[in-house]
Amino acid sequence: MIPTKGKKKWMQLPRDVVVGPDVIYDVKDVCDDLKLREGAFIVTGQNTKKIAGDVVFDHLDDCGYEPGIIVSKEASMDDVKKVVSEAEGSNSRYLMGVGSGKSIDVAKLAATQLDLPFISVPTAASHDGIVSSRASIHDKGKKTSIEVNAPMAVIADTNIISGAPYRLLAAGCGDIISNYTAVLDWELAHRLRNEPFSEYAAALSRMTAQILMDSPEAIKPELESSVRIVVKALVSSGVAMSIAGSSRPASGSEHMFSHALDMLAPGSALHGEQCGVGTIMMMYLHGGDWKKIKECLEIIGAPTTAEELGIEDKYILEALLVAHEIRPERYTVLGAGLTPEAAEKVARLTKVIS
Ligand SMILES: NC(=O)C1=CN([C@@H]2O[C@H](COP(=O)(O)OP(=O)(O)OC[C@H]3O[C@@H](n4cnc5c(N)ncnc54)[C@H](O)[C@@H]3O)[C@@H](O)[C@H]2O)C=CC1
Ligand SMILES: O=C(CO)COP(=O)(O)O
Ligand SMILES: [Zn+2]
Repeated sequence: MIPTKGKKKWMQLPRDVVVGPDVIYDVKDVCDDLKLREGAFIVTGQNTKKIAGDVVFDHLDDCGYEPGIIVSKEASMDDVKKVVSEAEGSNSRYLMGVGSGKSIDVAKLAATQLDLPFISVPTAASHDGIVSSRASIHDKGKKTSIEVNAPMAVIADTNIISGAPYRLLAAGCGDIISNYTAVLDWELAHRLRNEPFSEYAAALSRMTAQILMDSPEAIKPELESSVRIVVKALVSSGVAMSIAGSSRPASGSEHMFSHALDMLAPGSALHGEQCGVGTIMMMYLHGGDWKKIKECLEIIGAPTTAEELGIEDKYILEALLVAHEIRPERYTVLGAGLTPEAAEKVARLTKVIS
Protein backbone atom coordinates (compact mmCIF):
# COMPACT_ATOMS: atom_id res chain seq x y z
CA MET A 1 0.00 0.00 0.00
CA ILE A 2 1.24 3.49 -0.70
CA PRO A 3 2.27 5.72 2.21
CA THR A 4 0.06 8.83 2.25
CA LYS A 5 1.20 10.69 5.35
CA GLY A 6 2.51 14.24 5.20
CA LYS A 7 2.52 16.62 2.28
CA LYS A 8 3.82 14.29 -0.39
CA LYS A 9 1.57 13.18 -3.24
CA TRP A 10 1.87 9.61 -4.45
CA MET A 11 -0.36 8.60 -7.35
CA GLN A 12 -0.69 4.93 -8.20
CA LEU A 13 -1.62 4.41 -11.86
CA PRO A 14 -1.68 1.28 -14.05
CA ARG A 15 1.48 1.00 -16.14
CA ASP A 16 -0.13 -0.81 -19.10
CA VAL A 17 -3.68 -0.26 -20.32
CA VAL A 18 -4.43 -2.45 -23.35
CA VAL A 19 -7.85 -2.03 -24.97
CA GLY A 20 -9.08 -3.58 -28.22
CA PRO A 21 -10.40 -6.68 -29.97
CA ASP A 22 -8.66 -9.95 -29.02
CA VAL A 23 -6.18 -8.29 -26.66
CA ILE A 24 -6.76 -11.23 -24.31
CA TYR A 25 -4.07 -12.91 -26.43
CA ASP A 26 -1.68 -10.07 -25.48
CA VAL A 27 -1.69 -11.20 -21.88
CA LYS A 28 1.75 -12.84 -22.17
CA ASP A 29 3.21 -9.68 -23.76
CA VAL A 30 1.79 -7.57 -20.94
CA CYS A 31 3.24 -9.95 -18.35
CA ASP A 32 6.60 -9.80 -20.12
CA ASP A 33 6.47 -6.02 -20.19
CA LEU A 34 5.92 -6.01 -16.43
CA LYS A 35 8.72 -8.60 -16.00
CA LEU A 36 6.16 -11.04 -14.61
CA ARG A 37 6.48 -14.49 -16.10
CA GLU A 38 6.06 -17.77 -14.17
CA GLY A 39 3.72 -17.84 -11.21
CA ALA A 40 0.48 -16.28 -12.48
CA PHE A 41 -2.54 -17.00 -10.29
CA ILE A 42 -5.90 -16.39 -11.97
CA VAL A 43 -9.01 -15.50 -9.97
CA THR A 44 -12.11 -15.86 -12.12
CA GLY A 45 -15.89 -16.22 -11.79
CA GLN A 46 -18.20 -19.18 -12.36
CA ASN A 47 -19.54 -17.83 -15.71
CA THR A 48 -16.50 -15.85 -16.71
CA LYS A 49 -14.13 -18.83 -16.35
CA LYS A 50 -15.54 -20.26 -19.59
CA ILE A 51 -15.61 -16.84 -21.27
CA ALA A 52 -12.10 -15.65 -20.42
CA GLY A 53 -10.53 -17.37 -17.38
CA ASP A 54 -9.76 -20.57 -19.27
CA VAL A 55 -8.47 -18.62 -22.28
CA VAL A 56 -5.96 -16.74 -20.12
CA PHE A 57 -4.99 -19.95 -18.31
CA ASP A 58 -4.40 -21.90 -21.55
CA HIS A 59 -2.50 -19.03 -23.13
CA LEU A 60 -0.11 -18.66 -20.17
CA ASP A 61 0.17 -22.45 -19.82
CA ASP A 62 1.15 -22.76 -23.51
CA CYS A 63 3.85 -20.17 -22.86
CA GLY A 64 5.21 -22.26 -19.97
CA TYR A 65 4.20 -19.71 -17.31
CA GLU A 66 2.68 -22.46 -15.09
CA PRO A 67 -0.45 -20.56 -14.05
CA GLY A 68 -2.83 -21.49 -11.24
CA ILE A 69 -6.57 -20.79 -11.31
CA ILE A 70 -9.36 -20.49 -8.75
CA VAL A 71 -13.09 -19.75 -9.11
CA SER A 72 -14.44 -17.10 -6.76
CA LYS A 73 -18.19 -17.28 -6.12
CA GLU A 74 -18.74 -13.98 -4.32
CA ALA A 75 -16.95 -10.81 -3.29
CA SER A 76 -16.56 -11.90 0.33
CA MET A 77 -13.73 -11.93 2.86
CA ASP A 78 -14.01 -15.73 2.93
CA ASP A 79 -13.25 -15.89 -0.79
CA VAL A 80 -10.34 -13.47 -0.34
CA LYS A 81 -8.91 -15.75 2.38
CA LYS A 82 -9.25 -18.80 0.11
CA VAL A 83 -7.45 -17.01 -2.72
CA VAL A 84 -4.66 -15.84 -0.38
CA SER A 85 -4.17 -19.35 0.96
CA GLU A 86 -4.14 -21.05 -2.49
CA ALA A 87 -1.89 -18.42 -4.03
CA GLU A 88 0.56 -18.71 -1.10
CA GLY A 89 0.49 -22.50 -1.31
CA SER A 90 1.34 -22.44 -5.01
CA ASN A 91 4.12 -19.84 -4.60
CA SER A 92 2.38 -17.46 -6.99
CA ARG A 93 4.25 -14.32 -7.98
CA TYR A 94 1.34 -12.24 -9.27
CA LEU A 95 -2.46 -12.33 -9.39
CA MET A 96 -4.89 -11.75 -12.24
CA GLY A 97 -8.59 -10.95 -11.80
CA VAL A 98 -10.38 -12.29 -14.89
CA GLY A 99 -14.12 -11.56 -14.86
CA SER A 100 -16.62 -8.99 -13.70
CA GLY A 101 -16.49 -6.65 -10.72
CA LYS A 102 -16.67 -9.30 -8.02
CA SER A 103 -13.79 -11.51 -9.24
CA ILE A 104 -11.64 -8.45 -9.84
CA ASP A 105 -12.29 -7.10 -6.32
CA VAL A 106 -11.45 -10.44 -4.68
CA ALA A 107 -8.21 -10.74 -6.68
CA LYS A 108 -7.31 -7.09 -6.02
CA LEU A 109 -7.64 -7.37 -2.25
CA ALA A 110 -5.90 -10.77 -2.13
CA ALA A 111 -2.98 -9.36 -4.15
CA THR A 112 -2.68 -6.41 -1.77
CA GLN A 113 -2.71 -8.70 1.27
CA LEU A 114 -0.05 -10.90 -0.35
CA ASP A 115 1.92 -7.83 -1.45
CA LEU A 116 1.94 -9.16 -5.03
CA PRO A 117 1.34 -7.36 -8.35
CA PHE A 118 -2.17 -7.48 -9.77
CA ILE A 119 -3.48 -7.44 -13.36
CA SER A 120 -7.12 -6.67 -14.15
CA VAL A 121 -8.77 -8.50 -17.07
CA PRO A 122 -12.42 -7.35 -17.12
CA THR A 123 -15.05 -9.28 -19.08
CA ALA A 124 -17.60 -6.50 -18.63
CA ALA A 125 -17.40 -2.70 -18.47
CA SER A 126 -19.93 -2.35 -15.67
CA HIS A 127 -18.08 0.12 -13.39
CA ASP A 128 -14.74 1.82 -12.81
CA GLY A 129 -13.63 -0.82 -10.26
CA ILE A 130 -11.88 -2.50 -13.21
CA VAL A 131 -9.09 0.03 -12.77
CA SER A 132 -9.56 1.62 -9.33
CA SER A 133 -7.51 1.22 -6.17
CA ARG A 134 -10.52 0.09 -4.15
CA ALA A 135 -12.15 -3.28 -3.53
CA SER A 136 -15.78 -3.70 -2.42
CA ILE A 137 -15.97 -6.78 -0.21
CA HIS A 138 -18.72 -8.29 1.96
CA ASP A 139 -17.65 -8.93 5.51
CA LYS A 140 -19.75 -9.69 8.58
CA GLY A 141 -22.99 -8.88 6.78
CA LYS A 142 -21.72 -5.52 5.53
CA LYS A 143 -20.12 -4.36 2.28
CA THR A 144 -16.97 -2.29 2.74
CA SER A 145 -14.90 -0.36 0.25
CA ILE A 146 -11.25 -1.10 1.07
CA GLU A 147 -8.20 0.76 -0.20
CA VAL A 148 -5.94 -1.57 -2.18
CA ASN A 149 -3.10 -1.33 -4.66
CA ALA A 150 -4.15 -0.20 -8.15
CA PRO A 151 -3.76 -2.78 -10.94
CA MET A 152 -0.34 -2.85 -12.62
CA ALA A 153 -2.14 -3.42 -15.92
CA VAL A 154 -5.64 -3.50 -17.37
CA ILE A 155 -6.33 -5.76 -20.34
CA ALA A 156 -9.80 -5.05 -21.75
CA ASP A 157 -10.72 -7.26 -24.71
CA THR A 158 -13.50 -5.35 -26.46
CA ASN A 159 -14.71 -8.48 -28.29
CA ILE A 160 -15.28 -10.30 -24.99
CA ILE A 161 -16.88 -7.23 -23.38
CA SER A 162 -19.19 -6.73 -26.43
CA GLY A 163 -20.43 -10.29 -25.86
CA ALA A 164 -21.49 -9.53 -22.27
CA PRO A 165 -25.16 -8.69 -21.63
CA TYR A 166 -25.77 -5.08 -22.77
CA ARG A 167 -27.17 -4.28 -19.33
CA LEU A 168 -23.61 -4.40 -17.92
CA LEU A 169 -22.30 -1.84 -20.43
CA ALA A 170 -25.26 0.47 -19.80
CA ALA A 171 -24.50 0.17 -16.06
CA GLY A 172 -20.91 1.25 -16.76
CA CYS A 173 -22.34 4.39 -18.38
CA GLY A 174 -24.38 5.09 -15.22
CA ASP A 175 -21.18 4.86 -13.17
CA ILE A 176 -19.45 7.34 -15.52
CA ILE A 177 -22.34 9.83 -15.61
CA SER A 178 -22.38 9.81 -11.81
CA ASN A 179 -19.07 11.68 -11.92
CA TYR A 180 -21.13 14.86 -12.44
CA THR A 181 -22.82 14.82 -9.06
CA ALA A 182 -19.74 13.34 -7.38
CA VAL A 183 -17.72 16.39 -8.45
CA LEU A 184 -20.53 18.80 -7.46
CA ASP A 185 -20.58 17.18 -4.00
CA TRP A 186 -16.82 17.42 -3.74
CA GLU A 187 -16.90 21.13 -4.65
CA LEU A 188 -19.58 21.67 -2.02
CA ALA A 189 -17.47 19.90 0.63
CA HIS A 190 -14.49 22.02 -0.42
CA ARG A 191 -16.46 25.25 -0.04
CA LEU A 192 -18.34 24.32 3.15
CA ARG A 193 -15.80 22.11 4.91
CA ASN A 194 -12.51 23.20 3.39
CA GLU A 195 -12.00 19.63 2.22
CA PRO A 196 -8.89 19.19 0.04
CA PHE A 197 -9.86 19.43 -3.62
CA SER A 198 -7.96 18.58 -6.78
CA GLU A 199 -8.80 20.72 -9.81
CA TYR A 200 -7.09 18.21 -12.10
CA ALA A 201 -8.93 15.18 -10.76
CA ALA A 202 -12.26 17.03 -10.82
CA ALA A 203 -11.73 18.34 -14.37
CA LEU A 204 -10.76 14.89 -15.67
CA SER A 205 -13.73 13.26 -13.98
CA ARG A 206 -16.21 15.88 -15.27
CA MET A 207 -14.78 15.76 -18.79
CA THR A 208 -15.09 11.95 -18.83
CA ALA A 209 -18.80 12.20 -18.03
CA GLN A 210 -19.21 15.06 -20.52
CA ILE A 211 -17.84 13.03 -23.44
CA LEU A 212 -20.48 10.37 -22.80
CA MET A 213 -23.26 12.90 -22.25
CA ASP A 214 -22.39 14.61 -25.56
CA SER A 215 -23.06 11.47 -27.60
CA PRO A 216 -25.12 8.88 -25.74
CA GLU A 217 -26.38 7.52 -29.06
CA ALA A 218 -22.86 6.16 -29.69
CA ILE A 219 -23.52 3.52 -27.00
CA LYS A 220 -25.32 0.57 -28.55
CA PRO A 221 -25.49 -3.18 -27.95
CA GLU A 222 -22.91 -5.47 -29.50
CA LEU A 223 -20.88 -2.61 -30.92
CA GLU A 224 -17.13 -2.85 -30.37
CA SER A 225 -16.79 0.93 -30.74
CA SER A 226 -19.29 1.48 -27.89
CA VAL A 227 -17.32 -0.80 -25.60
CA ARG A 228 -14.14 1.06 -26.47
CA ILE A 229 -15.72 4.41 -25.49
CA VAL A 230 -17.00 3.07 -22.17
CA VAL A 231 -13.78 1.25 -21.23
CA LYS A 232 -11.69 4.35 -21.94
CA ALA A 233 -14.07 6.44 -19.84
CA LEU A 234 -13.88 3.96 -16.95
CA VAL A 235 -10.07 4.03 -17.12
CA SER A 236 -10.19 7.82 -17.15
CA SER A 237 -12.43 7.85 -14.04
CA GLY A 238 -10.03 5.45 -12.35
CA VAL A 239 -7.13 7.79 -13.16
CA ALA A 240 -9.10 10.73 -11.69
CA MET A 241 -9.49 8.75 -8.45
CA SER A 242 -5.78 7.93 -8.44
CA ILE A 243 -4.90 11.61 -8.88
CA ALA A 244 -7.24 12.55 -6.04
CA GLY A 245 -6.00 9.72 -3.84
CA SER A 246 -9.64 8.90 -3.04
CA SER A 247 -12.87 7.98 -4.83
CA ARG A 248 -14.17 11.56 -4.34
CA PRO A 249 -14.13 12.50 -8.07
CA ALA A 250 -16.31 9.47 -8.94
CA SER A 251 -18.33 8.78 -5.81
CA GLY A 252 -20.62 11.25 -4.06
CA SER A 253 -24.22 11.30 -2.82
CA GLU A 254 -25.43 9.18 -5.76
CA HIS A 255 -22.98 6.42 -4.73
CA MET A 256 -24.12 6.68 -1.09
CA PHE A 257 -27.68 6.16 -2.37
CA SER A 258 -26.48 3.09 -4.33
CA HIS A 259 -24.58 1.71 -1.32
CA ALA A 260 -27.74 2.19 0.79
CA LEU A 261 -29.76 0.24 -1.81
CA ASP A 262 -27.16 -2.55 -1.67
CA MET A 263 -28.04 -2.97 2.01
CA LEU A 264 -31.81 -2.47 1.73
CA ALA A 265 -32.51 -4.33 -1.52
CA PRO A 266 -29.41 -6.45 -2.21
CA GLY A 267 -28.94 -8.15 -5.55
CA SER A 268 -31.75 -6.33 -7.36
CA ALA A 269 -29.82 -3.98 -9.62
CA LEU A 270 -26.24 -3.40 -10.71
CA HIS A 271 -23.97 -0.84 -9.05
CA GLY A 272 -23.81 1.41 -12.13
CA GLU A 273 -27.58 1.21 -12.70
CA GLN A 274 -28.26 2.39 -9.14
CA CYS A 275 -25.66 5.14 -9.41
CA GLY A 276 -27.27 6.39 -12.65
CA VAL A 277 -30.71 6.68 -11.00
CA GLY A 278 -29.06 8.27 -7.95
CA THR A 279 -27.42 10.85 -10.22
CA ILE A 280 -30.82 11.97 -11.58
CA MET A 281 -32.08 12.67 -8.06
CA MET A 282 -28.89 14.18 -6.66
CA MET A 283 -28.65 16.47 -9.69
CA TYR A 284 -32.17 17.68 -8.86
CA LEU A 285 -30.99 18.43 -5.29
CA HIS A 286 -28.00 20.33 -6.67
CA GLY A 287 -30.39 22.42 -8.79
CA GLY A 288 -28.74 21.12 -11.98
CA ASP A 289 -30.08 19.75 -15.27
CA TRP A 290 -31.40 16.40 -14.01
CA LYS A 291 -33.63 16.04 -17.08
CA LYS A 292 -30.54 15.90 -19.29
CA ILE A 293 -29.08 13.11 -17.12
CA LYS A 294 -32.33 11.16 -17.32
CA GLU A 295 -32.61 11.65 -21.08
CA CYS A 296 -29.03 10.52 -21.62
CA LEU A 297 -29.53 7.35 -19.56
CA GLU A 298 -32.75 6.64 -21.47
CA ILE A 299 -30.95 6.94 -24.83
CA ILE A 300 -28.26 4.55 -23.60
CA GLY A 301 -30.92 2.14 -22.34
CA ALA A 302 -29.98 2.31 -18.66
CA PRO A 303 -32.70 2.29 -15.97
CA THR A 304 -34.11 5.64 -14.82
CA THR A 305 -36.93 4.46 -12.55
CA ALA A 306 -37.42 2.24 -9.51
CA GLU A 307 -39.47 -0.12 -11.65
CA GLU A 308 -36.70 -0.47 -14.22
CA LEU A 309 -34.22 -1.11 -11.39
CA GLY A 310 -36.54 -3.84 -10.11
CA ILE A 311 -36.63 -2.14 -6.71
CA GLU A 312 -39.78 -1.27 -4.76
CA ASP A 313 -40.49 2.45 -4.26
CA LYS A 314 -40.28 2.10 -0.47
CA TYR A 315 -36.61 1.07 -0.68
CA ILE A 316 -35.82 4.05 -2.90
CA LEU A 317 -37.31 6.37 -0.28
CA GLU A 318 -35.56 4.58 2.57
CA ALA A 319 -32.24 4.70 0.75
CA LEU A 320 -32.66 8.45 0.23
CA LEU A 321 -33.24 8.87 3.97
CA VAL A 322 -30.22 6.84 5.16
CA ALA A 323 -27.73 7.59 2.35
CA HIS A 324 -26.01 10.40 4.32
CA GLU A 325 -25.18 7.91 7.11
CA ILE A 326 -23.30 5.55 4.79
CA ARG A 327 -20.10 7.56 4.86
CA PRO A 328 -20.60 10.37 7.38
CA GLU A 329 -17.13 11.83 6.79
CA ARG A 330 -17.94 12.45 3.11
CA TYR A 331 -19.97 15.67 3.00
CA THR A 332 -22.46 15.89 0.11
CA VAL A 333 -25.61 17.71 -0.97
CA LEU A 334 -27.51 15.35 1.38
CA GLY A 335 -25.98 17.27 4.31
CA ALA A 336 -27.38 15.95 7.61
CA GLY A 337 -30.07 14.04 5.73
CA LEU A 338 -33.34 14.60 3.86
CA THR A 339 -36.71 14.82 5.56
CA PRO A 340 -39.22 12.13 4.49
CA GLU A 341 -41.18 14.83 2.63
CA ALA A 342 -38.09 16.04 0.76
CA ALA A 343 -37.12 12.46 -0.14
CA GLU A 344 -40.56 11.75 -1.55
CA LYS A 345 -40.56 15.04 -3.46
CA VAL A 346 -37.23 14.41 -5.20
CA ALA A 347 -38.14 10.81 -6.09
CA ARG A 348 -41.57 11.78 -7.47
CA LEU A 349 -40.55 14.96 -9.28
CA THR A 350 -37.76 13.16 -11.10
CA LYS A 351 -40.22 10.32 -11.87
CA VAL A 352 -37.97 7.74 -10.23
CA ILE A 353 -41.09 6.63 -8.35
CA SER A 354 -44.63 7.19 -9.58
N1 LIG B 1 -13.72 -1.85 -6.66
C1 LIG B 1 -14.46 -0.83 -7.00
O1 LIG B 1 -13.97 0.30 -7.11
C2 LIG B 1 -15.90 -1.07 -7.28
C3 LIG B 1 -16.48 -2.29 -6.98
N2 LIG B 1 -17.82 -2.52 -7.22
C4 LIG B 1 -18.33 -3.83 -6.86
O2 LIG B 1 -18.37 -4.67 -8.01
C5 LIG B 1 -19.43 -5.61 -7.86
C6 LIG B 1 -20.38 -5.54 -9.02
O3 LIG B 1 -19.72 -5.77 -10.19
P1 LIG B 1 -20.53 -5.99 -11.55
O4 LIG B 1 -19.51 -6.19 -12.62
O5 LIG B 1 -21.50 -4.88 -11.72
O6 LIG B 1 -21.39 -7.27 -11.27
P2 LIG B 1 -21.00 -8.79 -11.03
O7 LIG B 1 -19.56 -8.96 -10.70
O8 LIG B 1 -21.99 -9.30 -10.07
O9 LIG B 1 -21.24 -9.43 -12.48
C7 LIG B 1 -22.52 -9.43 -13.04
C8 LIG B 1 -22.74 -10.65 -13.88
O10 LIG B 1 -22.18 -10.46 -15.16
C9 LIG B 1 -21.65 -11.69 -15.62
N3 LIG B 1 -20.67 -11.42 -16.69
C10 LIG B 1 -19.54 -10.69 -16.62
N4 LIG B 1 -18.94 -10.65 -17.82
C11 LIG B 1 -19.68 -11.39 -18.66
C12 LIG B 1 -19.56 -11.74 -20.04
N5 LIG B 1 -18.55 -11.31 -20.80
N6 LIG B 1 -20.53 -12.52 -20.58
C13 LIG B 1 -21.57 -12.96 -19.83
N7 LIG B 1 -21.74 -12.66 -18.52
C14 LIG B 1 -20.80 -11.88 -17.95
C15 LIG B 1 -21.06 -12.30 -14.36
O11 LIG B 1 -20.89 -13.68 -14.49
C16 LIG B 1 -22.12 -11.94 -13.33
O12 LIG B 1 -23.11 -12.93 -13.28
C17 LIG B 1 -20.15 -5.27 -6.58
O13 LIG B 1 -19.68 -6.14 -5.57
C18 LIG B 1 -19.74 -3.83 -6.34
O14 LIG B 1 -19.81 -3.47 -4.98
C19 LIG B 1 -18.58 -1.56 -7.81
C20 LIG B 1 -18.04 -0.34 -8.15
C21 LIG B 1 -16.68 0.02 -7.89
O1 LIG C 1 -17.77 3.01 -7.28
C1 LIG C 1 -16.85 3.76 -7.09
C2 LIG C 1 -16.53 4.85 -8.03
O2 LIG C 1 -17.30 4.73 -9.20
C3 LIG C 1 -16.03 3.62 -5.86
O3 LIG C 1 -16.64 4.38 -4.92
P1 LIG C 1 -16.75 4.01 -3.38
O4 LIG C 1 -15.57 4.65 -2.75
O5 LIG C 1 -18.05 4.69 -3.02
O6 LIG C 1 -16.81 2.53 -3.23
ZN1 LIG D 1 -19.10 3.47 -8.93
